[in-house]
Amino acid sequence: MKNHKVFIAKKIPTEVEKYIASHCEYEMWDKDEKIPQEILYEKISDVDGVMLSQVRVDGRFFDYAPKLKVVSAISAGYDNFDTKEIIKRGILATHTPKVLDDTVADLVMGLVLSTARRIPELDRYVRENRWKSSDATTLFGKDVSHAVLGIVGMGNIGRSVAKRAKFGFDMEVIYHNRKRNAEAEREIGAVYAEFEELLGKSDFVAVMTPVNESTRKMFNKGVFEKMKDSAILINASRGEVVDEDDLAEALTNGLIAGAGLDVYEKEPIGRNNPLLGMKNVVLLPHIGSATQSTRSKMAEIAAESMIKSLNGEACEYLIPELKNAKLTCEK
Ligand SMILES: NC(=O)c1ccc[n+]([C@@H]2O[C@H](COP(=O)([O-])OP(=O)(O)OC[C@H]3O[C@@H](n4cnc5c(N)ncnc54)[C@H](O)[C@@H]3O)[C@@H](O)[C@H]2O)c1
Ligand SMILES: O=C(O)[C@H](O)CO
Repeated sequence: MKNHKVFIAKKIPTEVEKYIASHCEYEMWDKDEKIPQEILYEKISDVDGVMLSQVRVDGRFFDYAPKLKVVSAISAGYDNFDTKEIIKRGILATHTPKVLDDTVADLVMGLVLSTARRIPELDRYVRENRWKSSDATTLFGKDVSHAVLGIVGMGNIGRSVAKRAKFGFDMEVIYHNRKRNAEAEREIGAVYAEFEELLGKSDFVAVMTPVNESTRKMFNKGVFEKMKDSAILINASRGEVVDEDDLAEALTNGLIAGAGLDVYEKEPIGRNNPLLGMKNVVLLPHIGSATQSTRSKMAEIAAESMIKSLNGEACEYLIPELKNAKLTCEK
């Protein structure tokens, strides 16, 4: 007889499912589409643990899950967690940072290159049989090598982006963060800058902060006005960090030159979003960590964290707010 019952709210690799099956009684939502909220609430009514991604976990969620002890996010970001409510209810909460840093940083550089050299736009140009001459100045882009990259949010992923920019493209890397990052300064030569200074100097501004009270709509009209009019904004953090209406206006009015986005205020993006009609914007469907291998490792870590927490064993992936509150998984 297995001690714990858990619900997995998202399809995970078979190996990880087998691992969970060997420890717990479980049920899994195995469809590609997102689990409807009413089914989720029904499924969590008698479970001790839940594994999920991009689902709001708040007081209402916990009211539907009276036995819940552990909630395990299959993601690095956990802005979907109401952390105050989690602490108040004494629930353990885990996430999956670090394992995805290289994968997300690769995509960020992909956005830098594809916006600067207009790769998706010019791919369409070739397919549509509009190619007349390779020398046309209308096909020109911007150099990435040797340009200035300003990283806002020099955490785990920010540092991986900085490494690629510095050692792969010889870019000058400056950064702004809540705290100085000594490792990024020492190992990569990244130079700290105040926010406004970074905006004024950068050819590319890459946002890699979480969304929180200090970053929600941090990138707005006032900020775009302080960026170079030749600059490109890259956002693979969370859509809410950027005011999308202001961004669309800034791109239309030439306050900035382009944007490469993996994340949006509303996901999937609304059909009437003006960004869809702009050719100086590259749009991706929130695929920062989406490789088979990285998503498998994220599911593995989330499953191990959930089971360790349920068994009262040490778990290194508790969210920082619980660590700061000196909470541990160990009984
Ligand atoms: N596109 C994707 O698929 C994808 C994948 C993984 C993570 N993410 C997002 O990226 C975010 C960053 O991930 P991470 O693992 O690097 O997190 P992290 O915690 O290691 O780094 C975030 C950094 O942002 C800094 N920060 C926070 N508020 C700030 C502010 N107001 N001004 C300046 N800096 C601030 C923090 O001090 C920290 O150094 C996640 O929270 C998540 O939202 C997106
Ligand atoms: O935060 C993350 O890990 C990504 O956005 C995937 O959800």
